[in-house]
Amino acid sequence: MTRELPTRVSAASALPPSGAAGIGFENVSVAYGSQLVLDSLTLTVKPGEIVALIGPSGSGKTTALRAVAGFVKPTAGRIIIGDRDVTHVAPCDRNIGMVVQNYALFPHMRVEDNVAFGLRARGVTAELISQRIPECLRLVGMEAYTKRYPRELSGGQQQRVAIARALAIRPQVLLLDEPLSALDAQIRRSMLDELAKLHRDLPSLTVLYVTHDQAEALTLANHIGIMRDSKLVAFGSAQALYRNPPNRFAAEFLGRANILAAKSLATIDAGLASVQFGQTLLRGRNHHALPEGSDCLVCVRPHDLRLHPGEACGNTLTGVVRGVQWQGDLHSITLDVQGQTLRLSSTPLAEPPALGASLAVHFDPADVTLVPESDTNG
Ligand SMILES: Nc1ncnc2c1ncn2[C@@H]1O[C@H](COP(=O)(O)OP(=O)(O)OP(=O)(O)O)[C@@H](O)[C@H]1O
Repeated sequence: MTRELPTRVSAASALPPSGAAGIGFENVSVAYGSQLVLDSLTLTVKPGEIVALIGPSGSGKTTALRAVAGFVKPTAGRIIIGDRDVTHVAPCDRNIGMVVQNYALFPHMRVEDNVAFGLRARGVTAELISQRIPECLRLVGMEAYTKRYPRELSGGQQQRVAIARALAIRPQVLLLDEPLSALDAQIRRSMLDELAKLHRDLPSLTVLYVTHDQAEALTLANHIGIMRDSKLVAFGSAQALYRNPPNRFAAEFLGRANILAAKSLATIDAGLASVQFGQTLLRGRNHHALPEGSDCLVCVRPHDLRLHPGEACGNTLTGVVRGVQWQGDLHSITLDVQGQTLRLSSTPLAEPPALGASLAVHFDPADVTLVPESDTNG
């Protein structure tokens, strides 16, 4: 197929979805046979927002995405796109684009025909198709590859074409299911930058992004939902969830926080409280307004632990060094503190501590979040 490139259209004006539309899950449940795999999911993705769903394998992330796409039918609840209840609408009438992990390009079609596929299926005119193909490919930096077959492209390039194909129909909603997980680490990082740029070019595109990778979620998403055992156990802005995880699971899954079990919360002031960890009194932010006297978890990130407690500190703990790993740009040190494990990340140390040595660490109360003991709060 030959065509002339249209006069250049800016990326932003080329492909805005036809009116921004959010996504709403209202008490959505999905079961396969007798197995409930999505349990009363309620979640809102605002128009133009990127929401990442993260969680362990089998927790129900893809099922949630497929419910939006219309590939699985909820056993209860409603799916809303924009102001439409699409629960019973056919997938092709939902105005969504979807990209999955393994590219799923048609191998016998050139790039241009892959991108045109959804448009042809909708009976779009040849003229409009010939305009849309380069627009979409330009958005993902692939305009020079129209004549290639998928086998003539790298994995990252194939995934860019898959994104262009999903965008060609001008969807209001883009569903991304582990789109980067088949790529190697370096390509993944550059694709992440490109996805962020794509969203800047198409700010009204609403994106639901499923991933195992918390770094992808933190980098891209406005809000993050954490799934566990078919349930949403935490939801919030990326920063808020990271700084104030609502439960142990969220704290450990997003950023691998240290968690210490403590007792007897006592209010100090200005949102601070003290708790008893063994014989040691620790202070932290009582962000979740946990009640006086309650047992709770002390959550502190590995990079917020400091060596050299001689500095004005606050909370100091002494433990026995159980592991020292040099990872290039940091040292990761594992300590046993009163039978619990504490991980510390530090800039590379000229003289790392020896295994079995006693080591004191401290952390600022402002870097500690007190988290409820219950795992399901969220
Ligand atoms: N077509 C199906 N038939 C039966 N069970 C299914 C089907 N698809 C998924 N499941 C089950 O539903 C549960 C949730 O699967 P889902 O793919 O949503 O999880 P996930 O969080 O996306 O996992 P992963 O990160 O491994 O992709 C799993 O226990 C899975 O085995």
